[in-house]
Amino acid sequence: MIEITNLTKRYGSFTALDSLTMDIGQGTVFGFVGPNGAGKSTTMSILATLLSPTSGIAKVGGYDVTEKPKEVRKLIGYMPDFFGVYDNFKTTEYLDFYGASYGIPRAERLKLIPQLLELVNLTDKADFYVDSLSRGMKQRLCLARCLVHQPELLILDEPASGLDPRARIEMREILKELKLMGKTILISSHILPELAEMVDEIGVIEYGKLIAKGKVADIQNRMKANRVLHIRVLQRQEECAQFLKGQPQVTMVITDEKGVHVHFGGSDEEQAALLAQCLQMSFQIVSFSEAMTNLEDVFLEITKGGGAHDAAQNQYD
Ligand SMILES: Nc1ncnc2c1ncn2[C@@H]1O[C@H](COP(=O)(O)OP(=O)(O)OP(=O)(O)O)[C@@H](O)[C@H]1O
Repeated sequence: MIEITNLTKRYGSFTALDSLTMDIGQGTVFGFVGPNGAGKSTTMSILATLLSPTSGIAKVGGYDVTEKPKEVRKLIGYMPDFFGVYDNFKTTEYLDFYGASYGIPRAERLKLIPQLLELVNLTDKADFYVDSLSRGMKQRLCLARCLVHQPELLILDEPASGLDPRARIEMREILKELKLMGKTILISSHILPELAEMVDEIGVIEYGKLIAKGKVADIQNRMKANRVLHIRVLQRQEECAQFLKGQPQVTMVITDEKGVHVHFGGSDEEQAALLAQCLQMSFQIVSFSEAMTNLEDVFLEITKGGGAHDAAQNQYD
C-alpha cells in the first residue's frame, strides 16, 4: 500500500529525511515511532501530498505522490498533528461540509454521517457546536472527517496526543474497529506501549532514517535476548547469587533488598532449566519472574544515546 524508496527531504542545509526506505502492506496497522524531530510528520506530509520530497520516491496504492497527487488523495485520510476545526459548525454540519467537498451526493451523506458519528462515539453530540466539544471529542471528529470519502489508507499523525488516558483508550478502540474494517493505518505516536497493543508492525525512525522495522513480537523477541530475571529467595540469597553467576547464559548477577537480578541471554528452555537447577540446589524460591519487555524498552534500546537531532544541526526545533 505504501512504498517509500530513498526518500529525502531537506530544509535548506538541514536533512530531515535521509534516504528513507520502507514499505507497508495492505491491511497493516503500522506504528511509526521515533524521538522528537526524527522525521515522522515530514514523511506523513509527503505521503499526504502536502509536502514535496527533495528526492526519492513515495507511492501510495501504486501512485507516485508527486506525479499523481489526486489519485493518492482519494485513497488516503490524513489526520495531521495540528488540526483546525471550524468552530461555528455543528458536528453534523462539519462532516456534511467535508462530505460535500469530496463530491459525495447529499442522499449518501445523510446515510453516512450518522454511521461515522456512531463509529467515533459522537452520536449524542450530533447537534452540538464543534466549539463545545472536548479535545478528545474534537480529535475523534477529525478522525471521522478523514473517513468521509471512505479511504483505504489512514495516515494519523499522533492522533492520541494531548488526550487523557480515558480519551486515549477511546481512540484506541476506534482504531481497532478501523483495523477490523480492513483499513491500512499508518499511525505515529509517542505512547509506545499503547501502540504495541494495536499495531501489527513498527518502524523506528531516527535522524530521518529507518533504524528498525518488524513485527512487534519479533522486535520484542530480539530484546528478550537480554532479558532480566528477578528471583526472590528465602535465605541463602548470596549463595544463590554465586551459584547463578556460574550458570550458562548468565551474563551478570546483581543482588539487593528486592532479590537477585539476573541478566540472561538464553532461550525459554534454558530459562526453565535455570529454575530447575535452583530448585535442585534447594534454594527456597519465592518468585522467579521475567522483567517485562515492552515497546518502550525496545525503543529506548534501539535509539540508545539518540534523542532529537544534533542540536547544532537542528537549528529549526
Ligand atoms: N518547515 C520546516 N522548515 C525547517 N525545518 C523543518 C520544517 N519542518 C520540519 N522541520 C525539521 O525537520 C525535522 C523533522 O521534523 P518532523 O516534524 O518530521 O519530526 P517528527 O518525527 O514528526 O517530530 P515530533 O515527534 O516532534 O512531531 C525536525 O528537526 C524539524 O525541526
